[in-house]
Amino acid sequence: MKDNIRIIVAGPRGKMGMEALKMIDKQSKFSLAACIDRKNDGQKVSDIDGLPDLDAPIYTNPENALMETEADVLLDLTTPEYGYKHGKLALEYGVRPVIGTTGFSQDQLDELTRLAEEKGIGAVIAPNFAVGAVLMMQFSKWAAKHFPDVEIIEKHHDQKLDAPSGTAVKTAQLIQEAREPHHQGHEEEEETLKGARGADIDGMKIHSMRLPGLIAHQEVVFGGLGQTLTIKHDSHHRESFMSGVKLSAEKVMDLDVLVYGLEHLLD
Ligand SMILES: NC(=O)C1=CN([C@@H]2O[C@H](COP(=O)(O)OP(=O)(O)OC[C@H]3O[C@@H](n4cnc5c(N)ncnc54)[C@H](OP(=O)(O)O)[C@@H]3O)[C@@H](O)[C@H]2O)C=CC1
Ligand SMILES: O=C(O)C1=N[C@H](C(=O)O)C[C@H](O)C1
Repeated sequence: MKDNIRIIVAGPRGKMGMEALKMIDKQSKFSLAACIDRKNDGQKVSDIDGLPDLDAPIYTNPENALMETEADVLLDLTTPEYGYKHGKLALEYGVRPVIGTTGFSQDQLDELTRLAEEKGIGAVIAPNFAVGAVLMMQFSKWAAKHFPDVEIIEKHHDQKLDAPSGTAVKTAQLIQEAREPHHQGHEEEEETLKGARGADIDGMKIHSMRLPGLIAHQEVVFGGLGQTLTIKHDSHHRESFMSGVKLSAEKVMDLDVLVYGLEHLLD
């Protein structure tokens, strides 16, 4: 493995971006090549209040960051619109994207997957970097073989842009892979207040809660005859995501395709 992986962070002033900068600062095998920020062009990271004392340049133009800094990895923690743009640009410039940003459409995921394959460049898109959340999703996939009736309740802080969460969508997709085709509930059900039953993926309902005081939480509730099974994960601090970010930035160096989900990188 390369002993110095040079990382560009897009979204350094965000909640996840700041946590990622602290993690990069602590890892001897990583160095911060640059940041992509929509403010502070030409400044250093160390010039910005609240950011670690790192001597890396800030660019508002992502192409300049990709051209001028000899980076290996672009870590994107921004918004769906910019995460997609940054992912595409990184692949075009031969820099491996590691994307934690959520809220992409299936078409956007397909396009990034296609581009990575065409260029033969590794990429990771992980809707959740917390190992506990990945296990929660895998346990849910397993449970769905035995309990095909399931609803997902995801709870996040009230500044989150996208709903449902990327984790909830990925959980529903994994359950879809595992359970037999199945109709939940009954035909006569009627919503007397629109939205009361939540969003729907393949008959699975997803309920999204947004409140101050929350970080990132999910319960997957299975129902069977005379019993329920609840699989639950809580991120109490954004540190919970950093071991997954670190693993992704290391493993992406050995990939030549895009992988969607941290489960593909864990032993
Ligand atoms: N995969 C995972 O494990 C996790 C994923 N996430 C996802 O990561 C993303 C970021 O989350 P979070 O940190 O909480 O969000 P924040 O809103 O705290 O941070 C997003 C940052 O992106 C910046 N930004 C927006 N547009 C651009 C742009 N064009 N160029 C550079 N920076 C830009 C914003 O800048 P400004 O301040 O100027 O608006 C902001 O600082 C979300 O999609 C979230 O769902 C979050 C947690 C875990
Ligand atoms: O926005 C967040 O905070 C989170 N977003 C990701 C998601 O949409 O699943 C991961 C985690 O839940 C935190």
